[in-house]
Amino acid sequence: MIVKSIFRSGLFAGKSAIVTGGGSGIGKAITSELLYLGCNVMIASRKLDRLENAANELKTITPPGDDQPKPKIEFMECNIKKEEQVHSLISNTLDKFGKLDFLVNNGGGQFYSPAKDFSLKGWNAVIETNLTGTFLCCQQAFNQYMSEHGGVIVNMVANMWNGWPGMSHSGAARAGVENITKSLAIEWAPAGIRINAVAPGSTIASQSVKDYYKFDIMGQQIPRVPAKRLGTVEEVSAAICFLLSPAAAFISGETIKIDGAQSLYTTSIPWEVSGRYQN
Ligand SMILES: CCC/C=C/C(=O)SCCNC(=O)CCNC(=O)[C@H](O)C(C)(C)COP(=O)([O-])OP(=O)([O-])OC[C@H]1O[C@@H](n2cnc3c(N)ncnc32)[C@H](O)[C@@H]1OP(=O)([O-])[O-]
Ligand SMILES: NC(=O)C1=CN([C@@H]2O[C@H](COP(=O)(O)OP(=O)(O)OC[C@H]3O[C@@H](n4cnc5c(N)ncnc54)[C@H](OP(=O)(O)O)[C@@H]3O)[C@@H](O)[C@H]2O)C=CC1
Repeated sequence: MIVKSIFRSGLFAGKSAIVTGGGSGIGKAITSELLYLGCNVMIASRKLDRLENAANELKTITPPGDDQPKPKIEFMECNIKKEEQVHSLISNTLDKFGKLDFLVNNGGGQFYSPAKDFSLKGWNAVIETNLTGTFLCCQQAFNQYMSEHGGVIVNMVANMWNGWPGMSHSGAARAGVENITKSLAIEWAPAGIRINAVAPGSTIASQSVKDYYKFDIMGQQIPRVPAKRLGTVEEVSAAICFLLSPAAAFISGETIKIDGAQSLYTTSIPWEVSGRYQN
């Protein structure tokens, strides 16, 4: 993975971050950029082999310049749906790095389904992953460290602004995350914490998405993006690094859309409402 950053070398030197879902797609791009900027990073998700491969690949990344300390990358298994695993993620990160400046709640996802076909188990899996999982990570980061030391949190939502037909479970969860982002921005401001969100359009060309959905879910959307191109994982990472950085020191409770104006222009889905698509 080629690291690109428009930010000043060493910007995050000596800082420490957790990136959930940091072993693939957008999360891997964020991890790369944070390492490049000098930040120690813990990546965490359910699949240990994926995390290990990513950590081996990314551990060679160093900030440019001879005077920059080499950042560390660590990984651990954590299902963000499980409170005890999230507790361990935060405490292990504190053991490894001694601090936690940044939390990037990138881990999440969903499956396509017409609303009429959801099982309760499937509905709950998506709500627990995206809404509850994100909340648990925020809560444990606050209770174990940030309440005393401050910090910056970035949550991941999606293009659910006009509803998300075929993904209504995820739309509900992401709308909940957007609202939690506002609530916590107010509640935790006195502790020196900023919390924001990013909303990628349904158009970020991440390899894992291409693998997960069995058709060209991304390519079909190009006509629906005013810029007539997909976004890149690096473009999401750049917005997240901006929100983590001092350049965003007075921004909190905000959600930045990263969608090339797709959400202003047209639908968030690459299928027709007739429901012909089957995953
Ligand atoms: C427009 C696109 C833009 C892209 C946006 C992105 O986010 S890109 C990012 C894209 N990347 C991702 O989204 C990757 C991450 N996503 C995931 O890992 C899963 O989609 C998850 C969110 C459900 C989490 O899973 P988990 O481990 O918490 O749960 P589990 O696996 O154990 O399943 C629990 C239950 O859910 C149900 N059910 C599950 N799948 C399907 C299905 N395909 N079909 C129907 N139903 C399905 C089923 O009921 C199952 O129970 P069962 O019948 O098996 O007893
Ligand atoms: N690509 C796009 O266009 C868009 C993406 N998004 C969101 O951005 C984020 C990253 O997506 P992207 O990189 O594209 O796709 P990926 O499928 O690569 O990313 C999802 C990541 O979340 C992790 N994850 C999923 N469930 C859990 C869980 N229960 N506990 C811990 N980690 C979990 C996965 O790791 P593992 O399987 O090892 O657990 C994986 O690394 C997701 O939240 C996605 O929904 C939002 C809008 C659009």
